[in-house]
Amino acid sequence: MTRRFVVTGTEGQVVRCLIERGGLQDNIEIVRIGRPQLDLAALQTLEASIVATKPDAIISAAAYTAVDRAETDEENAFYVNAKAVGEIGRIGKLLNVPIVHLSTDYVFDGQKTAAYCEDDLVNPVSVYGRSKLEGERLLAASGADHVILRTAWVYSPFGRNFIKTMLQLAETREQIGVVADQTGNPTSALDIADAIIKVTNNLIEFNDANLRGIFHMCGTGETNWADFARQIFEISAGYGGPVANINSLTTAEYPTKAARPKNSCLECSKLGLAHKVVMPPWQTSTAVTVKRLISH
Ligand SMILES: NC(=O)C1=CN([C@@H]2O[C@H](COP(=O)(O)OP(=O)(O)OC[C@H]3O[C@@H](n4cnc5c(N)ncnc54)[C@H](OP(=O)(O)O)[C@@H]3O)[C@@H](O)[C@H]2O)C=CC1
Ligand SMILES: Cc1cn([C@H]2C[C@H](O)[C@@H](COP(=O)(O)OP(=O)(O)O[C@H]3O[C@@H](C)C(=O)[C@@H](O)[C@H]3O)O2)c(=O)[nH]c1=O
Ligand SMILES: [Mg+2]
Repeated sequence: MTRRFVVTGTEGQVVRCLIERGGLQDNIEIVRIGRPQLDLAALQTLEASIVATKPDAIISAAAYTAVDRAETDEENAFYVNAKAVGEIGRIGKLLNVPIVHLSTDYVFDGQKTAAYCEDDLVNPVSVYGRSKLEGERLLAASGADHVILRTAWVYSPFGRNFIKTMLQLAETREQIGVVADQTGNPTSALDIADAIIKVTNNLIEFNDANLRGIFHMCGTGETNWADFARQIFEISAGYGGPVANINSLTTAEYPTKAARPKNSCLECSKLGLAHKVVMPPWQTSTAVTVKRLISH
């Protein structure tokens, strides 16, 4: 029997990738719902829009993701990333279906020198990070059957992301300054989509507490934003795409409204052990997305 996974949002990176990857599988159907039917900024729209789709599982992928804008738009960021997630939890419990929710590496302050584990102390340094953390807490408190997947530095052929920004800047610039003192794990939304499908099926099939709770889920391997940019242009050059030289900057030399963690690498072995999901190396998946963006 076909399982219907209902995902929040319509054009987001993870939504678009779920539509693409879900379409390759016979036994699942991905249904996306977004504004105006489902508006996370309007709590009263959530129950009717989700119930109407008759989901077998809910994938909570929509969020307020503008990290800098959130600093001066705190109320909206918390409503969308926290309050609405608690309401999705209530609806999942009401319908008795599992929820797979996405969260972020920005729940950490970045002071740790090694990769963060799921039970490491959280201490977000931005409004976005605090709002996503509150979403995690409200979902857990709802009592719904759920998984929280913390991912990071997401890119894809769709929407807005760092790879697209770099390729666009290179159309008009020879030099780009990029911070080299923030370390993390670039993650392809195509890989996220494959992983979400696996994890969601596991929740439906197995009533096992070890499959529930918080999991870290990032591309394998770590880098900093400057080296990530260099890798993007190395691949782009190979396909005759745009190229630029990357100048390494310190965070102090590239001021932004929101603070970002210095180190937000996530340790992802818990996901491998419980859900048998191992994410590809970030370089391999970066090549896939750069290639698709260039051959457009
Ligand atoms: N991007 C990243 O680098 C990272 C993302 N994450 C998390 O992963 C998840 C997916 O991120 P990603 O796919 O990159 O997101 P995008 O920024 O690509 O897209 C955001 C999505 O949220 C939807 N959305 C925003 N506001 C509302 C609203 N009020 N009502 C309904 N839908 C809304 C958008 O809807 P529409 O399509 O209709 O415009 C869109 O589908 C999010 O939870 C995010 O916090 C975690 C770590 C890193
Ligand atoms: C465009 C640009 C960015 N930067 C820096 C700013 C920042 O520190 C880093 C990345 O910039 P971005 O604006 O792409 O990234 P940012 O908005 O911080 O991305 C984050 O988004 C949210 C949703 C998450 O959950 C995080 O995991 C993370 O992916 O690169 C430069 O140094 N030079 C540049 O030209
Ligand atoms: Mg999305």
